[in-house]
Parts: sequence; structure tokens; C-alpha cells
Amino acid sequence: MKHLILASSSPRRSELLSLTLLPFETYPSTLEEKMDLTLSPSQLVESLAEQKAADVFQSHPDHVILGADTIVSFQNNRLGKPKNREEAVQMLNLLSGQTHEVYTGVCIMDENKKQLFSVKTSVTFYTLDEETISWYIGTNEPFDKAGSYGIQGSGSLLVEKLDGDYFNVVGLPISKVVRVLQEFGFSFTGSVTKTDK
Ligand SMILES: Cc1cn([C@H]2C[C@H](O)[C@@H](COP(=O)(O)OP(=O)(O)OP(=O)(O)O)O2)c(=O)[nH]c1=O
Repeated sequence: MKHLILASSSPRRSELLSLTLLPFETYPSTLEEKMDLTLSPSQLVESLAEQKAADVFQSHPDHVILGADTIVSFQNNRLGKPKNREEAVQMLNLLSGQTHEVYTGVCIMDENKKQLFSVKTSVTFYTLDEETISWYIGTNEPFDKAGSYGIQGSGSLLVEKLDGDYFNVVGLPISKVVRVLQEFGFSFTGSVTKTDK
């Protein structure tokens, strides 16, 4: 059985992949992410996920590599991580009272094959006044997250409703991921011994 590598520095992705109970190592890619605005949101996240996986595959060609990328898409805007407080304020104002889409692209590859897919989740925000936005930025949550919020943290207070896979918003659509990992020989159902009560 080949070893699995998560090509990511995201603690959330690591936690979500741990839910499978599969052993894996983590090697973040050093790729500098560029937003190619000629691509659709799903093409963009798939392309970035593929670049991250391919980057780590170069130094670990005998492993199965999983790369992922998450962006927030609202109308013609593609929102990654904010560079500073001003950008975070802008993004949260843009998303206030609106429904946006979160796309996560995933690339799983080894020396024989490559699987590329993306998952979309729609998220609706309550209307956010200035005070709420300032309070939320003060939590420091926005700065390492696409769209300037974390649904798994205090960002949950901004969200009115969601349509789709919650874990996709957090950075990895784990139930779809394990099904694709099965095509690479990993069995998540075989990784635990069940005892009947
Ligand atoms: C919208 C949203 C994003 N995010 C996170 C998931 C991703 O970690 C991050 C988007 O940045 P990414 O560039 O997808 O990932 P990353 O830089 O954190 O990690 P790596 O490239 O090494 O894999 O935003 C949340 O944690 N919660 C949310 O609600």
C-alpha cells in the first residue's frame, strides 16, 4: 500500500483527513497561488489543487498526493485570503446579506493516475453592520481564510443558511474525498475494527 501525503499547511484539512483514520503525512506545497480570472471558479480551484499536488509529487513520486484549494465566489469576484484588515472589511461588506458560493478543488494523484474534482456549497450571510464586521475582524479569524471568514469558528455567527457540504466550506469535502481515495487503494471502512454491542 502506498503512503498518503496531504500537500497542505491547513490545520483544518489535516483535521478533516484524520476523520478517515487513514495514516498520512503532511508536506505543504511551496507554490505561490495566482488567481487566473479567465477560469471559472471550479476550474480555478481544480487548477490550484493540481498545482499544489504536482509540486509535492515531484519530491515524493512514490506516494499518493492530495492537494486542495478553497475560494469564495460572489458574482464576478473570486475571494481568497485577505492581505490585510482593509481587504477583510471589503470582503465581509461584499458578502453581507448575500448568498455566495464556496468552491473547494481537490487533486489526488500518484504515478499512474490523477483525479481532479471540485465541490460547491452555497452560503447565505445575515446582513452585517459595521459593528459586527469590526467585532469579527477583532477575533483575528479572517486572516488565513478564503472570503475572510471561518464557518467553523465565530464566523458561524454570520451565517444564516447553507446549501451543500459543510466540510467543503472548511476546506475539504471529506466524504467525497474518501470515495475517490478508494480508487487509489485506500479503504476507510477497513481502517477500524467494529465491535458489536
Ligand atoms: C470559507 C472558509 C475558508 N476556510 C479556509 C480553508 C483553507 O484553509 C483557506 C483557503 O486557503 P487555501 O489557499 O485553499 O488553503 P491554505 O493556504 O490554508 O492551505 P494549503 O494551500 O497549504 O492547502 O480558507 C475555512 O477554514 N473556513 C471557512 O469557512
